[in-house]
Amino acid sequence: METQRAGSASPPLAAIKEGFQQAIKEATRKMGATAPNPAVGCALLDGEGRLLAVGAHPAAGQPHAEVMALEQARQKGVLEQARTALVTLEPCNHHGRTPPCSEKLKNSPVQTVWIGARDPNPQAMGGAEYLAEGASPKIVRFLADEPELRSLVQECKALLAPFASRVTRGRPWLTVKQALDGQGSMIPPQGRKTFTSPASLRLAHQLRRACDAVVTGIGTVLADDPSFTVRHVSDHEGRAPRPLIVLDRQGRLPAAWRQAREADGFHVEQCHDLSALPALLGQMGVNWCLIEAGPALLESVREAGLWDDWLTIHHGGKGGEDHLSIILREGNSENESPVQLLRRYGE
Ligand SMILES: NC(=O)C1=CN([C@@H]2O[C@H](COP(=O)(O)OP(=O)(O)OC[C@H]3O[C@@H](n4cnc5c(N)ncnc54)[C@H](OP(=O)(O)O)[C@@H]3O)[C@@H](O)[C@H]2O)C=CC1
Ligand SMILES: Nc1c(N[C@@H]2O[C@H](COP(=O)(O)O)[C@@H](O)[C@H]2O)[nH]c(=O)[nH]c1=O
Ligand SMILES: [Zn+2]
Repeated sequence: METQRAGSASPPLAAIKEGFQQAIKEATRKMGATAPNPAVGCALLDGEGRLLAVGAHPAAGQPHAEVMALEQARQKGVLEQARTALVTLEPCNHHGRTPPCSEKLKNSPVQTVWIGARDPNPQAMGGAEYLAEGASPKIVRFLADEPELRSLVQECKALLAPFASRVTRGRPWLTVKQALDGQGSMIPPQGRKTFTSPASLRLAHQLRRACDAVVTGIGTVLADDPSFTVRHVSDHEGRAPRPLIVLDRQGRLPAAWRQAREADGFHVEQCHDLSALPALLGQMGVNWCLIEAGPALLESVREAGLWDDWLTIHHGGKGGEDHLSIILREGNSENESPVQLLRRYGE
């Protein structure tokens, strides 16, 4: 679709890369606040490639990333200088909760739109074609067509993976987080609930914040009286109650635990059937789900293949630092996990 017009010099690739990184970072920090919508970022550059504005979609029903960035540029008085828009996701092309971003970009001074990933949502796709065709066409470029920017394609895909999973498979992206001590055991020392380093606990809480739901097992609830709160990082302000699902086949969930979690802002649900869980979460609009459970449920999850990436935190390594490994269930090693994005860009 690339249509390079005479006289429309493109900013250097280094500026495109830097702008995209800013957009991906902003969007990564909104993960966990946007469901059922995806986390999306947008950066605007001037003709020389200078960064003018960076926006991210804050929450469903609120403006999309493109509108956030255009509005930010307008408020700074630099909108007329905008020539290039870098969007992590193809601009939407439909009237959903908000008007189409493809139209907003068409009516802006932007000449070139770079797209990180195609929209997997059939209702919203087609923004690229709309921008490139018809009246006042824009130059539309895809990151994937630029070999030097391949790593950014992986980041945009990882950013989109939770939403893409729900839209295309009807179930969320499922991330398992498992902590192991030096002996390979998951069981904390007597009187403790966790044993990993402060940095690992921070990552665990970044994950809770970025996910739209948490799943655990009744064994963990009875053993630990866990809180599952986001305490080591600040949580998204004003977000709706986060679903907290407990796999519990015999109805052993203590009423007091449920009440305490609901008082903490969770929406607690019991689930009897692990195989029904993914669709249930999909129907709840959950894009990304964190599984924090003990060895029994994790064994069931592994057997059923109900996971997309698996974060293992090995505690007690050399130098006192934890060692982390992230495995993707499907896809090749070039692909990125959303967990890696959080490690790189999370706050
Ligand atoms: N290191 C770490 O990362 C973590 C460690 N832990 C530790 O793990 C320990 C608890 O482990 P564990 O007892 O294994 O607890 P789990 O959290 O794994 O819960 C186990 C329960 O999950 C339910 N379950 C398992 N498989 C299925 C299935 N296929 N369908 C429906 N329900 C299912 C069963 O409920 P039912 O009995 O009703 O059949 C089972 O008793 C604690 O000491 C805790 O501290 C916990 C979380 C993380
Ligand atoms: N042991 C262990 C984890 N375990 C998980 O954290 C839960 C406790 O959460 P909270 O009540 O919020 O402190 C616990 O019940 C289990 O689900 N997590 C980790 O990051 N590292 C650890 O070493
Ligand atoms: Zn949009």
